[in-house]
Amino acid sequence: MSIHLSFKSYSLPFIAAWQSAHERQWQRAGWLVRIAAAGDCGYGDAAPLPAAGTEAPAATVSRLHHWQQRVGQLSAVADDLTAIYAALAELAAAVPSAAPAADCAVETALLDLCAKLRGWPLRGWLSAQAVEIQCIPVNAALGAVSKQTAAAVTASAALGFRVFKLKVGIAPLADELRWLHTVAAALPSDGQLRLDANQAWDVDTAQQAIRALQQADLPIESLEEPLAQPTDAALVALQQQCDFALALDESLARRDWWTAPLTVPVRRVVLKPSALGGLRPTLALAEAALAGGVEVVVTSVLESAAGIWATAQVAAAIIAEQSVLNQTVMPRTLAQGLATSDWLARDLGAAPLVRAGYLHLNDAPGSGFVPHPT
Ligand SMILES: O=C(O)CCC(=O)C1=CC=C[C@@H](O)[C@@H]1C(=O)O
Ligand SMILES: [Mg+2]
Repeated sequence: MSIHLSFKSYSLPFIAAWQSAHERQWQRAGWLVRIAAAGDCGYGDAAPLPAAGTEAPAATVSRLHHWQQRVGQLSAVADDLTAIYAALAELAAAVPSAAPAADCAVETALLDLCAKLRGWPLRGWLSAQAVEIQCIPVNAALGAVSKQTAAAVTASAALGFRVFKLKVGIAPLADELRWLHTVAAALPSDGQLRLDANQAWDVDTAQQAIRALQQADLPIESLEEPLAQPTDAALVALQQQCDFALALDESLARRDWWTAPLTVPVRRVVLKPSALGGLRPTLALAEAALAGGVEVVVTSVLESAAGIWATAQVAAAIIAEQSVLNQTVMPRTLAQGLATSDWLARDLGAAPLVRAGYLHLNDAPGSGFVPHPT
């Protein structure tokens, strides 16, 4: 027997341009990683998105070549399981990774394979209690606030979503505030807005935005990455002015979160396994954040179903840990940013089902991802 790692590029069109303050994209490109051993195989998604804190695609592909060679070397001198565990140990030692999207894909494929060989759902490999978690509350990912209509928001609410994520920081603030009022008027009575400025604003604009949102009493659940220069001092001051949570997302990748104790100047962190080097580093960072009373939300990087299944598995593990660790700090489970598969016009396999505002996992061994026949 031997272990074989292969990867195949994919390019999946979006149904409409995905726009943030950082970028505007019409398609999602990446590599589907497959690791075959011991009569089974595991899959991972290498989906670099530099704006979200990953490496550039050229670095992803060169890192995948590295792992292809390394897995071959390991399997030449050990039995399959020993070689798989050795590769997982090398991945763990590589954190913080210089190519987190590639490392995430290889780790995911190995964990998917290990879980399948044991007959466990992948989340059970990450946390024993997580097997119980079958449903994960998710937010609607609506896109840029400028593109919303009352009808679209009503339709999304009718699907069961209660948290609606919007991109801001793209158009002038006065226009975006006007559009936010229109969206808010179309929300169900218990609906909330999750905003993401993707580092668009200077401190003055961010303060102005927060003041206007609070004065208008809009139902803001949180605001991700308000500042172009996200210094701790500026973020602490801004969070003090806010009734709602501010969140770190893409700026997290540039923090020394692995060797130093985790200090977070805002109430929430948004974790993306592709930007953090894998599912286990994401779980470790989540545990450190939760232990410090920081809220945790896991989101996709708009990757294929191979990545969404795996990201949902680690989100379930974090939710399970959270209820054990931190019941009082985290009284309710926050909506996770995993409902992005509908942005893709086609996919590499069936994405997890999203119904009534929840993503549904199953008990199938592994991540749950099954590729479409090619
Ligand atoms: O959080 C969600 O609901 C979906 C994911 C999402 O919004 C993002 C994924 C990847 C890059 C960004 O455009 C954006 C984000 O910054 O959170
Ligand atoms: Mg974000």
